[in-house]
Amino acid sequence: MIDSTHVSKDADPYSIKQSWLHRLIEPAVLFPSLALLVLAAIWIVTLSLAEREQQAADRRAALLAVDMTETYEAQVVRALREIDTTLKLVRYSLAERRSPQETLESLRQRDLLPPTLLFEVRISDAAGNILASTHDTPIEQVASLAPEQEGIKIGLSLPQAPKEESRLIFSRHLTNNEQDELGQVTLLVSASYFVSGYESDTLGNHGVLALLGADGTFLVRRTGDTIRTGGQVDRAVLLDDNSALDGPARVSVNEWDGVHRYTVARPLFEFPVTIVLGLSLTEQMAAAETLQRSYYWRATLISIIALSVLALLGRLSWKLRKTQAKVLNERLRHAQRAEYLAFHDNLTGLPNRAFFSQLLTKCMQHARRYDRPLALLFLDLDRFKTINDSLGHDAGDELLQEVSQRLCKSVRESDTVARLGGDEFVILLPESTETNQITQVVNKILTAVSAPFTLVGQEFRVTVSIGVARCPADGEDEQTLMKHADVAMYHAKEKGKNNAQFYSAQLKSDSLERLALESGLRNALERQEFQLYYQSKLDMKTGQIIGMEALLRWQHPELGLIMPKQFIPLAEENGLIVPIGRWVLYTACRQNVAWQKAGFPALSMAVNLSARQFHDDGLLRDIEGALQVTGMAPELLEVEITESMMMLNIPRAIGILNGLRKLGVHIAIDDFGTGYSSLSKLKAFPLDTIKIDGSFIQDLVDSADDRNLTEAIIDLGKSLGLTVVAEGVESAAQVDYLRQKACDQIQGFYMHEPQPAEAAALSMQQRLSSAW
Ligand SMILES: Nc1nc2c(ncn2[C@@H]2O[C@H](COP(=O)(O)O[C@H]3[C@@H](O)[C@H](n4cnc5c(=O)[nH]c(N)nc54)O[C@@H]3COP(=O)(O)O)[C@@H](O)[C@H]2O)c(=O)[nH]1
Repeated sequence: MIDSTHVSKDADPYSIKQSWLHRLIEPAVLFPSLALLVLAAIWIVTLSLAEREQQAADRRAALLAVDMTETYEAQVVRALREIDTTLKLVRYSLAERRSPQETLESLRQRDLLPPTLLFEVRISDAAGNILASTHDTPIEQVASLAPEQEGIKIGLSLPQAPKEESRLIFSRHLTNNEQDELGQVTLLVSASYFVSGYESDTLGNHGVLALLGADGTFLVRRTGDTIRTGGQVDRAVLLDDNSALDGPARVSVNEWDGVHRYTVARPLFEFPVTIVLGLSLTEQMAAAETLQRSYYWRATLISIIALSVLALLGRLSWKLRKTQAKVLNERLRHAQRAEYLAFHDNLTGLPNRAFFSQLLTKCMQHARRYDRPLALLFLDLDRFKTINDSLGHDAGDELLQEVSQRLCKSVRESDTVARLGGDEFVILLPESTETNQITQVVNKILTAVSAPFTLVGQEFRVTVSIGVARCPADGEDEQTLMKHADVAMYHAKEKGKNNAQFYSAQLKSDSLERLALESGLRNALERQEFQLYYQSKLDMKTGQIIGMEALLRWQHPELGLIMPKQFIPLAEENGLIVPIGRWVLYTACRQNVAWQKAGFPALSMAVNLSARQFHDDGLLRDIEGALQVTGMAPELLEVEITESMMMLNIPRAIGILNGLRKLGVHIAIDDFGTGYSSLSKLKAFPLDTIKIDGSFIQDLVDSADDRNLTEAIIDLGKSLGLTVVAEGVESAAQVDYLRQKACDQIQGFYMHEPQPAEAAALSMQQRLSSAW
C-alpha cells in the first residue's frame, strides 16, 4: 500500500502542488486562513483610514492656526493703527497751541476721538502729571517716557483696585520744534479689547489668543473665557518655535500652561508687539479621534461579523465534510462488508470457497517455488443431513458454528480453516507436512468434533470424516489437490466414518468407481436396477421361519451386483435414499402379500430404514400408503431402525415411533449394542424387538465379554417385554448358546443367506417341511 502522506524527493512537482492545494482547501486550514486574511484586510484599511484622518486633521489645524493668525494680526494691526492715529492727532492738535483740555474737547466734539466707553485719552506733562483726560481720571502720575524712546510705546497698566481690569497703555512723546520734551499723549484701553475676537467655535476652550510685549510679557492672553495679563515667556524661543510665516503651524508645548497647541507667534512689523495664536491639539484632534474611534468600532464590528460568518461557514463546511466523511466511511464499510461477505461464510465467519481457493493457489505456488510442501484436509460431518432434518435448520446452523469453532481451536494460527458449504470444511496446513504431524492434527480434530454437543437442550455427538492430500505429492494445482482430498475423505466415510484417510493412487480408482456409482444411482430406480433379497428369521423354540428381512441389492449393468454398504451411504448423502426406501417398502410389502397369496403362512416382513428416511416428514405417509396399496396387514411389517437414529432427537424419534405404532407397524432396534445408548433408555421408546448386533454373536463362543453382553441384552430385552433377535448367526454352537440363553429369534447365514424372492420362497418351502 502506498502511504499517501509520504512524498519522495523525486515526487512530481505537480502532484506536490496538488497536494498542497488540497491541504489548503481543507476547512481546518481554509477558514482560519480566510479569517486571518479578512481580519488583516479590515484592519489595514481601518488603520490607514484612521492615520489619514489624523494627518488631515493635523494639516487642517495647522493651516487653520495660520489663517486665524493672519485674521487676528489684521485686526490687531488695524486697532493699533487707529490708536496710533489718535495719538498722533492729539499731538498734532496740541501743536496748535491750545490747552490740553481744549484740545481733547475739540477733538471729541469733532468726533475724532475713539469712543470713551472703551478708550481713555490723556495728556500729561514731562513730569508725568495728567494735564487732560477724556475721563474723570484721578490725579495720578503717568510714567514718563524715556526721552530716547521714539514712536508709539505700548505698556501694561495693572489694576489699582480689585474690580479694575488691566489696561494697555499706548503713548507718544510731545515735543516742541526744538525737540524738547513737553510731555506725552496716552491712550488706555482694556486689555480684553485685543482678545475680544476670541471665537470659541474655532479656538475651543483651550485655544490661546495673546499679545506679547517686546520684553516677553503678555500684554493680554485669553484661553476660553479666561483673560490674563502679565506673565513672562522666552519670546525668542517662542518665536523660534512658532513663527510660522508661510508654512503650517507646528505643535509645541506652551510653556505658560503646558498645553500642546498648534501655536503661531508673529511679531508685528509696525508695533513692538507679537501676536500669539494657539489651537489646542486635543481639541483640534478631537473630531478626528472620534472618527478614528468610529472606524475602530466599525472595524471591530465588521471583524466580529466576518469572523462569525467564517466560523459559521467553517462549521457548515466542517459538518459537510463530516457528513461526506461519514458517507464515505459508510460506503467503505459497505464495500468492506461486501468484500468480507464475498470471501467469508456468513454463518461461521470462516473464509469461504472463493477465498480459500485463492489462498490455496497462492500457497501452492509458494510451496512449489520454495520447495515447502503443504497439506490439505477435506472434512465432511458424518450424518449431518440427518441432524439437520431431525433437529431443524437452526440447530444445524448452531452445530456448524460450534464445529467451526472447534476446528479453529484444533489448529495453529498459521493454518486456515474454511467452509466450502453445507457440512464441508477444508483446512490448509502450510507447516505440517510430515505424516505424523498431520496425524496429530487430524486426531485432535476427530477428538474435538466427537465431544458431545448440546443442541435444543439435548446432548448428542457428531463425527467427522477427513481426507488428507499433500502438495506437491498428491496434486500440483488447486483443483487436483482439492479433488484428491475429497476422494480421501470419501474413503474415510467408507471406512466407517469418524476417521481420516490419506490420499493414494488406489483411492483414485476407488473414487472413480464411487463417482460412477453415484451417477448410476440417480437412474437406478427408473431403470429398475434395484432388487430385494430376503433373509429369514427363525423362531428359536420351533425352528420355523417366522419372518423375513428385506435387504436391498443393486444390479448394476456393468459392475454387477452391488451390496448396500457400497451405495446406501451415497444415497444417504444425496437424498436418493428417500425414494429408494419408498420403493423397498412397497416391494417388500407386495412380496409379503404375494407369498401369503401363494400359500405361505403370514410371515413378518422387516424393512431397514436409513436415518434420513426415518426423519423424513413423508415416512408415515409412505408406510401407510404401502400398506394400503399392497393390502399387507400392518402388524406383519417391522421397521428396523438404529439406536443412533433415535438418540439424535429423542422427542422427535418418540413422535415418529408413536406414529408407526398407531399404524400398527412393529418396531425393531437394529445393530443393538454398537451405539451409545443404554438399555434403560429404551424404556422411553415404543419398541417391539431388539436385534443384537452380529459382531457380538460372531465371537460369542470365544469371547466372554461378548457372551456377557449378549446375555445382558437378552435379559434386559425380556425384562422390557421385547422380542430379542440375534443376528449374524453362523454356527450351530452360536445357535446352541442362544437357545440356552432363551433368545427369542435368530437370523444368519447358518440358517439362510439373503436370497432373491424365488430362492427365499424355496428356502421357506424346505424349512416348512422341517424344523429343529
Ligand atoms: N436403509 C436400508 N438399509 C439396508 C437395506 N438393505 C440393507 N440395508 C443395510 O445394509 C447393510 C448391509 O446389508 P447386507 O449387505 O444386506 O447385509 C445383511 C446381511 O447380508 C448380513 N448378514 C446376515 N446374516 C449374516 C451372517 O450370518 N454373517 C454375516 N457376516 N452377515 C450376515 O447382515 C446384514 C443385515 O443386517 P441388519 O440390517 O442389521 O439385519 C445393513 O446394515 C443393512 O441394514 C435397505 O433396503 N435399506
